[in-house]
Amino acid sequence: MAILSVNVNKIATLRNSRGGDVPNLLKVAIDLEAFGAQGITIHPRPDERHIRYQDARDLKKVVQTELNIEGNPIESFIKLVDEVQPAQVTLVPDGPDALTSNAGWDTIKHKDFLTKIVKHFKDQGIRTSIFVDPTIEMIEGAAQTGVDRIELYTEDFASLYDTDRDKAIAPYITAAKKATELGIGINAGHDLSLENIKFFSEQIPGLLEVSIGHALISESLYLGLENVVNMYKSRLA
Ligand SMILES: CC(=O)[C@@H](O)[C@H](O)COP(=O)(O)O
Ligand SMILES: NCC(=O)COP(=O)(O)O
Repeated sequence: MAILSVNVNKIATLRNSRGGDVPNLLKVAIDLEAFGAQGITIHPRPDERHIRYQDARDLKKVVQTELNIEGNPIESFIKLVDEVQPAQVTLVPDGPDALTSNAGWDTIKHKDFLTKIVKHFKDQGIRTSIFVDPTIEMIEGAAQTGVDRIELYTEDFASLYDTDRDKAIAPYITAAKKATELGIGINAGHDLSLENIKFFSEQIPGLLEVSIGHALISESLYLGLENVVNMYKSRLA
C-alpha cells in the first residue's frame, strides 16, 4: 500500500493571505500526522509565496513521519535541504514564475546535472526522487542518475481521468513497470484527488508514495463546511 504524504503548501497560502499565523502550519502538520498522514510534503518556491524557507526548518523539528521537500535544485534550495536534512528530496524542474509544477525533468538533457545533485543528497543519507513524465525514455534517463525513486507527474492522468480512465492510466503503468525493472522506487503526485486516487493506486504496480495537496485541502474545506456553519449558527442562536 502506498503511503500518503500530505502537501501543506495550500495551508501556507491561506496563512500568508492575512499576514498572520492562522492557520498555524506546524499545528496543521502535527494534526495531519495524528489523523494518519504518513508524510508531510512542502514545495518552497523561490518567491516563498506559500511555504517559506523558515517553514522547512520549523517543520523538520516537529514532523515525526517523513518530511519530503520538493523543488528546483537552485543554490538556495540545495543549501536549505542540506541544512534541514529531510527524509526525502524531490527534484522538480519548475521555473521561478511557474504557477505550479507543469512538467517533469528531461532526464537525458540534464543527466549530468541531475547525477551530481542526486549524489550530493544521497551522500548525506537523504532519499532522492526525480519528478518525471511517464515515458520510458525519461525513466531510463532517471535511472542513470543513480536516483532512489521517481515521482510520476500525474497531471495528464488527472485531466484525462473523467473522459477515459483506461487511456489515462496506460502510460503510467508502462512507466511504473520500467522503473521497477530498473530498480527505482515509484512515487506519484499532482492533481490526485478523492475521485481518482483509488483507481490510480490499484493500477500502478509498486506505488510507494503519493503526495497530495491541492485537492486534499479543497476537499477538506468542503467536507468541513457544513459542520462549521452549524457550529457558528449554534453560537448565534
Ligand atoms: C511537484 C508537484 O507536483 C507539485 O504538485 C507541487 O508541489 C505543488 O506546488 P504548488 O502548491 O505550488 O502548486
Ligand atoms: N508532488 C505533488 C504534490 O506534492 C501535491 O500536488 P497537488 O496535489 O497539490 O497537485
